[in-house]
Amino acid sequence: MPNRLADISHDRTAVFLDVDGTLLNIAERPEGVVVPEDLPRTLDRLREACGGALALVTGREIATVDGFFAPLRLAVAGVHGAEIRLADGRDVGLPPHPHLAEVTARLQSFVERNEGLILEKKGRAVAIHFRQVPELCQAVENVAREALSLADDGLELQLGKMVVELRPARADKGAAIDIFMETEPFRGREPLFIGDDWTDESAFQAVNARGGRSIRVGRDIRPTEAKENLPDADAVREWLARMAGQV
Ligand SMILES: O=P(O)(O)OC[C@H]1O[C@H](O[C@H]2O[C@H](CO)[C@@H](O)[C@H](O)[C@H]2O)[C@H](O)[C@@H](O)[C@@H]1O
Repeated sequence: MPNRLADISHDRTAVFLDVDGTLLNIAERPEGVVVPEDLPRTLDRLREACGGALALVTGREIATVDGFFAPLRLAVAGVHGAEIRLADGRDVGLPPHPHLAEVTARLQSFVERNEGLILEKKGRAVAIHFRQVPELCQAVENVAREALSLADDGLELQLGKMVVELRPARADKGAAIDIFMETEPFRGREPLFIGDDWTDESAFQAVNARGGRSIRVGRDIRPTEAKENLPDADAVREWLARMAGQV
């Protein structure tokens, strides 16, 4: 896959961007990420150049993303598509799963018994991070699968980079992109999505199905639906800055 990406046509493209590992370098802990100073400006300029058709599609909560890029408030699909804020500000996300509190309590007690694990509560989903204790990977997945039985099929397992999450079964990033593409100012444009993780595969499929561009970040050899590649988040930011007319 070539590393030099073709430019976009600003008046025809809808830009969708993952956050962790794509816009931001991976950090040791979820709250440890560093937002480069000029990134909000790049995103804002690119959004303007594309007639407003730019959205973030992330596993993070929308409130967290708003904090990262403040004062910018972009269109965002948060929590893998369980939360959606459209470009006009309307919220069309899913309600929280009724058994999420129970599931979270089960995971919390496991995390409290295993030093190094981090529990991340995300309103409509819950995650256990094991980056500090990678040897617990399988144990974490096992306890998450067991906790799923409390949720009557309403939640699904989402594997990610050193993380296991339980998210609403009806939410995925591909479905979120389909929702954006039925609304202004995305409608009628060619979607482009950049992502780096397993949760991004449904988004790659969604943009491919619409004849758009799917770009995977990273050098790993895991199979992917993406058709283009960038080596790392630095290269993503550099390319976006160029597309925003800043370099
Ligand atoms: O869909 P994304 O925007 O890529 O979000 C995926 C998850 O990202 C965060 O976790 C990951 O990044 C952390 C910070 O770099 C890292 O410490 C962790 O190991 C990664 O899994 C976030 O905390 C999750 O909620 C997102 O779902």
